[in-house]
Amino acid sequence: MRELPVHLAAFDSGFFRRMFYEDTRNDDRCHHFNRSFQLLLNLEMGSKSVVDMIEASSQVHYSGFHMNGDMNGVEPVALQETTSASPDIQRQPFVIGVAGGAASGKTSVCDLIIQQLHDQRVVLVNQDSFYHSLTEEELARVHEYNFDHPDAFDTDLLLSCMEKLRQGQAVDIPKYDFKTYKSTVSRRVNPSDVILLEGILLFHDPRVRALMNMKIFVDTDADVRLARRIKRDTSQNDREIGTVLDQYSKFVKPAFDDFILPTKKYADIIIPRGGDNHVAIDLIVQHICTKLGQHDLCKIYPNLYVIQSTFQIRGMHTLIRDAQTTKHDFVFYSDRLIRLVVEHGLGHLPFTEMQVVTPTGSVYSGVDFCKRLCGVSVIRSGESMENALRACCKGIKIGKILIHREGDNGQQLVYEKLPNDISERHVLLLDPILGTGNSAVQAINLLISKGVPEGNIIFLTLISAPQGVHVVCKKFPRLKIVTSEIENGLNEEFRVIPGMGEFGDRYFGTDDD
Ligand SMILES: Nc1ncnc2c1ncn2[C@@H]1O[C@H](COP(=O)(O)OP(=O)(O)O)[C@@H](O)[C@H]1O
Ligand SMILES: Nc1ccn([C@@H]2O[C@H](COP(=O)(O)O)[C@@H](O)[C@H]2O)c(=O)n1
Ligand SMILES: [Mg+2]
Repeated sequence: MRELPVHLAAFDSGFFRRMFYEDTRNDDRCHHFNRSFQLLLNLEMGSKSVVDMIEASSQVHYSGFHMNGDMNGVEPVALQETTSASPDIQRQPFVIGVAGGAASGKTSVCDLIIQQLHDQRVVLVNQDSFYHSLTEEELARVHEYNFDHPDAFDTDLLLSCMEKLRQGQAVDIPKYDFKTYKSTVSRRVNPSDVILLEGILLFHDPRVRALMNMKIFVDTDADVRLARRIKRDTSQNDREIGTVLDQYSKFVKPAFDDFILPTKKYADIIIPRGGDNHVAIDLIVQHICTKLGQHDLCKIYPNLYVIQSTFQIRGMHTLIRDAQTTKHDFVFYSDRLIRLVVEHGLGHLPFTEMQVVTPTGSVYSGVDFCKRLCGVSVIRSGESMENALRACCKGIKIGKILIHREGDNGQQLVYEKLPNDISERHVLLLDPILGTGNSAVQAINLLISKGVPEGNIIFLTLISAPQGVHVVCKKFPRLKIVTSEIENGLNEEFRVIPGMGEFGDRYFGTDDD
């Protein structure tokens, strides 16, 4: 069994609460939602609709910087964005494939996931809907038809329906009738944030597998599957028990062994006992919520860039968040993560095209880095990011800002030392934690008051609370935030949750007794 994703932190699903209604027909369940859903924000945002927020942020959407005059007449162009905030990626729904033997409990598992994802727009698509309708000739010899073979499904139709849903279009999906062996009508399925795709042979075709962000295999004992099948086919589908058993031994069992079981290896998560396995379902739901939390913020704010997560990055986060991690390891892994954030941040700077001659005498068409740069660290934690910036940008000037926390909400600027020509530079603002956003707003306001154009500021941070993201992105839509993870939220003391404690104390070793 492949390993479960390690980061399964809980997400405060109440944060984005959507009004919806549910439409349940036959075995296909479609969860539609009222488009005029509300986004309830607490803390400093007050109560704002998502429409307000999208309007505020959509006025400015830069894919790169466009400066005139300070690059020797050469118009800078944007670097390719490499983070999860690229618009195409943002709009894509989170697709979960659920495969497993017939009557293993796939639909039941999907139902439980849908119930728990009550705040999200979710749609369930069954592979059963894409069964080919039988011809009259096939109907006459139905007992010789193999419904468990990959050819029994219209996979091209499934792929085209999924493609439309992924592009945000509504689609008509056939309704298959197990009694007549035909699809006559269809049902309209609206685009949504999560698509659950369920069926016995979903992992068989590599094109279908490629659609999935997460693959789950429901692993239920063969006897249990057979018992449930007999019960289901005799009661719901009006079949004789002898026919059910014949079909099982002739087609269902061999197809399970030949086509379904071999696809178990593609699963990210294998659930024993199906819907009875509440622990596995809780973990899956938490993971989806974490993913959706990040997707949602990136959808609302095009100026937020969350680094694409990998197991390396999650592993580093796991270490620096662990309260038991030694200072030495905390510094080592924080430094690695900081370096990644800094490199991503630099990727958002403008560049000029440049050609060089290689030792082979050939011409290489490349780019020249932006040179009018400076860093500004927010004392004290931000200073931990200076080394990474210096390592990437030789001789870079670094200014400092000290903001004193007064009570929970008040933040006072008490010290600043910035380069005199800062208004002519692109500024990389350094602070590893974005919490309420109050310090960040103070720091950014100072930079703007010194003449730095908002669009020339890139705020680099290791972790960001959604509340801080809302505050900063809404107030400064031209600024870019680059972060490595979005947190669940803030606690009553305005500390980031799950967070990593006092970053400055852990990094500089001042948390010792
Ligand atoms: N954990 C369970 N305990 C008892 N019955 C179950 C359980 N899970 C599913 N079933 C029943 O078994 C049958 C098949 O389950 P279903 O979820 O439809 O499986 P699948 O979608 O894999 O064919 C259904 O009648 C369902 O009610
Ligand atoms: N007309 C049909 C079509 C399919 N089957 C059987 O259904 C099983 C797949 O459905 P699940 O919900 O259990 O995944 C599969 O084993 C087919 O044999 C059928 O009996 N009649
Ligand atoms: Mg099913």
